Amino acid sequence: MASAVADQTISIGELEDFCIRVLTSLGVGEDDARTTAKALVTTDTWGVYTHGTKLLRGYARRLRGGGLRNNLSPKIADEGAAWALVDGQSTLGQVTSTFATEVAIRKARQAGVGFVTVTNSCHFGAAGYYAWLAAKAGMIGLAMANDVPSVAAPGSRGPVLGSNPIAFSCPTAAGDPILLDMSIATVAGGKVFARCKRGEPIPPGWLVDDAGQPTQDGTLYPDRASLSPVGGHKGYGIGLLIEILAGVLSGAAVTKQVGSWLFGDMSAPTNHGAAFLAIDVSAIMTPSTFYERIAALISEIHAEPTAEGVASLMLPGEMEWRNRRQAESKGIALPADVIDSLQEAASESGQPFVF
Ligand SMILES: NC(=O)c1ccc[n+]([C@@H]2O[C@H](COP(=O)([O-])OP(=O)(O)OC[C@H]3O[C@@H](n4cnc5c(N)ncnc54)[C@H](O)[C@@H]3O)[C@@H](O)[C@H]2O)c1
Ligand SMILES: O=C(O)C[C@H](O)C(=O)O
Repeated sequence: MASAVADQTISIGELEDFCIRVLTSLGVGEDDARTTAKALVTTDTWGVYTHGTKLLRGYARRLRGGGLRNNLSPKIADEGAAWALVDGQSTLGQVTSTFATEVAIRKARQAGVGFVTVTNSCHFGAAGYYAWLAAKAGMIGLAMANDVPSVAAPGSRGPVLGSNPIAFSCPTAAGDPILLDMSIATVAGGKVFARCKRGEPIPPGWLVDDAGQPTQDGTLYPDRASLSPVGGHKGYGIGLLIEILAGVLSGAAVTKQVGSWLFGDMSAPTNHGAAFLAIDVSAIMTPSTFYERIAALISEIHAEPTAEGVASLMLPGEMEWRNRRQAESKGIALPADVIDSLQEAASESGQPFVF
């Protein structure tokens, strides 16, 4: 039986294998199952448990319902020298987004930059995974997607935009890539669900109710409360940019037309949009000069004096890479809500999950 004992861990390989077994049992091809498993498990190793393997159960239900297709592949629908439009054909968002990122990297190698916008996708998990794939290829990567509305605009009574994740990653010569991975809300909606499930209070500033007033009642979300945009009008504005690049420009569904991947009709495609940008550093600057300049920037930030109780300023991604090393050496210590979700995915698909 699953428990939340902190020192109980599962290895990266075991968790990937479980995800692959569940997905292939639902007719997903071995390669696509592996691609999805890698994205989900990598996200868990970063400690971003809301957007890792916890999502498997919901994706499996949509595969079973037919809203996610297991017999099609993403394809390039149109392209130019430095851009492409990818049609995800309602396959798993992780498969489509990995494919689209690879196209962006290929274009960037030829043209210096590669911009790929995506239609007919589904929820893609953590944006950071795709930005990091570009950084692994020595490029600066950006990834973003729209989603079903859950975030208020300043002054609204209800959700206007999705929590529209956006991430960038920048390679460094010696250390870990910089990796900022965030929603445009104060926190992702998954964190509200996780806190409610654990019976923990919702901090101030996370939610507004359906009168547009601040609330800390997590049980109201998502039906009668919305997430607050991070930084008010600024988060809202960045969310709008993402909606334009990922939704409007791709031809995908926009705001209220985007389907919920988690709730509702499991036989309906969600038609999420996404967008990926890869910038080939070497096309613009000698890589050694770029890496020296990045190293100097990081050193300068790390050398800043800190407030009392703060050992050192962090770069985005630092915590996640620390978690990753821990997961590699000791295994992943999954939280109870993730284990519960995986147990359900296991029993619903008849695949054993031993934790
Ligand atoms: N697929 C979707 O539709 C969807 C929607 C929303 C969010 N998400 C995902 O949810 C995840 C969590 O989003 P979130 O908004 O809750 O993120 P968050 O508020 O936890 O912010 C995380 C980011 O902030 C950085 N960070 C945290 N503290 C820092 C510090 N002191 N100094 C420097 N950097 C620091 C982290 O390294 C990380 O990059 C992300 O992976 C996101 O992509 C996905
Ligand atoms: O669940 C969603 O569709 C939204 C997103 O993943 C979030 O956590 O905000």
